[in-house]
Amino acid sequence: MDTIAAVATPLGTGGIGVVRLSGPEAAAVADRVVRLAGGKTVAGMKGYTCAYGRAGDADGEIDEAVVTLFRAPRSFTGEEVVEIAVHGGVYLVNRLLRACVAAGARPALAGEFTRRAFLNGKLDLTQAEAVADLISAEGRQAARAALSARDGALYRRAEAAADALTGYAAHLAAWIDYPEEEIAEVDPAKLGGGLRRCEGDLAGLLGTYDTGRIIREGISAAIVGRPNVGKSTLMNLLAGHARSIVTDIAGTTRDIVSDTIRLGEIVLHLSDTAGIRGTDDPVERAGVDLAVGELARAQLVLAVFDGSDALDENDLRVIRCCKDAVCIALVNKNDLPQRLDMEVIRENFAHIVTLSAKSAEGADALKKKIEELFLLERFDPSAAVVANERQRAAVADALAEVREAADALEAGVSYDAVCVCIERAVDALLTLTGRRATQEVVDQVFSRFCVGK
Ligand SMILES: Nc1nc2c(c(=O)[nH]1)N(C=O)[C@@H](CNc1ccc(C(=O)N[C@@H](CCC(=O)O)C(=O)O)cc1)CN2
Ligand SMILES: Nc1nc2c(ncn2[C@@H]2O[C@H](COP(=O)(O)OP(=O)(O)OP(=O)(O)O)[C@@H](O)[C@H]2O)c(=O)[nH]1
Ligand SMILES: [Mg+2]
Repeated sequence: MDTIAAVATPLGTGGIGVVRLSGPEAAAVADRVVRLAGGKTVAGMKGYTCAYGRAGDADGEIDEAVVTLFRAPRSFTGEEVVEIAVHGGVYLVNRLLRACVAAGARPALAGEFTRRAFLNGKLDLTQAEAVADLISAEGRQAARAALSARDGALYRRAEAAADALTGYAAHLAAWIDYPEEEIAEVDPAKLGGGLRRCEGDLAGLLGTYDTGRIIREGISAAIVGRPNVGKSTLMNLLAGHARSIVTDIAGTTRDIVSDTIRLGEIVLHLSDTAGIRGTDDPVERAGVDLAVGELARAQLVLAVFDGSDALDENDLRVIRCCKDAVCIALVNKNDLPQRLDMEVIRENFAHIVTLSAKSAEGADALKKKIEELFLLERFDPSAAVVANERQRAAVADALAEVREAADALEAGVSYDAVCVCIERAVDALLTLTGRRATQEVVDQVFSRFCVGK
């Protein structure tokens, strides 16, 4: 492996900017770029120490610098790693990188540091993916879940399942291949129990995917309802500023107004929509069409009703549109005398919150309801979470094979066939961790990374 170099900090103005080197020549390259104070050399430094010096190139001095050394294998990549920190200016950092390249390093490819950590056995594929998830995390739970994965929560679950399954497969194979040897007889009840336990474990793991996704990516939520019920007022309340125009004229909102907000632990991608009603105005009708489309696409629909008014045919149309959606009925304007027929709302919606978008009363109840609906309260960010589509597919494959093995065993199908299923399940789990992943899988994982990571 050659020695690679990249800017490790964002390219912009900051307190410091860091160029990271990894590979057998890292210290030697650094010694060509930085002159340490007191005649010391980077090659002579102890691992996990830093030293002060001046960085320069053929044109002269670049900046003062601090050099940090990590000796192989005790580094992020498992190789010799040197970090050179200068003041965080775009010009300085770029020139420092050029100096390192002139001194013998090769510019790193996207994700190459983490790829090397994977190739050197410092982390498995799920941990490498967690590094990318840590960087892109936008909230406490997302970051916490990524850190658990970085620490190996998913890796350990996958390995434990693969180990158990490998044990079963080995026993079956030995029993099939060497019947005359003294191999303990396969006990179908015991094996079946083990396979079913493993099936339950993998099914549980697969179930973490949806919640994990909501935590990472947030929920798309459409605010719908007939005109004038207070949709835009609610939008502004949730957004915390005057995002949408509010007037007492029915048909105020036409285009979809979007904003991303944080409601406690949940990120909501909100869209405020035009009031749904029959209308001859072509502009308003276009808005109504957009609203109905948004309603159908959203993961969560907030259906707003005016509690101070009786239901009309437009409300009934909204109710019809909500039939197949995950929906919360919001009975708004509860600061006014109530005239809404709650019986109809109760018949049509499993989740109802009454509130006043104008006075903010009931906003907490709405937040609670959304958390409850998306099971976020029960989410344990320190547990293993299936964090992306690649992982989900691998766990689903493993689960299907284990289920098939258990079913085959119960149906009295040959041990050969059972063994094949178990081995396929093990394969899927080893693809998950990368212990037996194809080059394409590995490439796909690291294609998500930026240069310098
Ligand atoms: N300055 C700096 N900070 C950083 C990183 C970095 O590369 N440089 N990281 C970059 O991602 C993260 C930390 N990741 C790291 C992971 C492992 C090792 C490491 O040296 N591991 C050794 C020793 C572990 C130990 O003493 O227990 C090892 O695994 O043997 C270092 C950083 C976040 N902070
Ligand atoms: N008293 C009271 N008035 C409210 C409440 N929420 C909204 N309003 C009023 O209701 C009127 C309509 O509010 P908007 O938020 O514009 O209603 P909308 O549903 O967005 O209306 P369209 O965009 O026309 O579909 C405004 O005069 C608001 O001030 C509430 O909770 N209580
Ligand atoms: Mg509006």
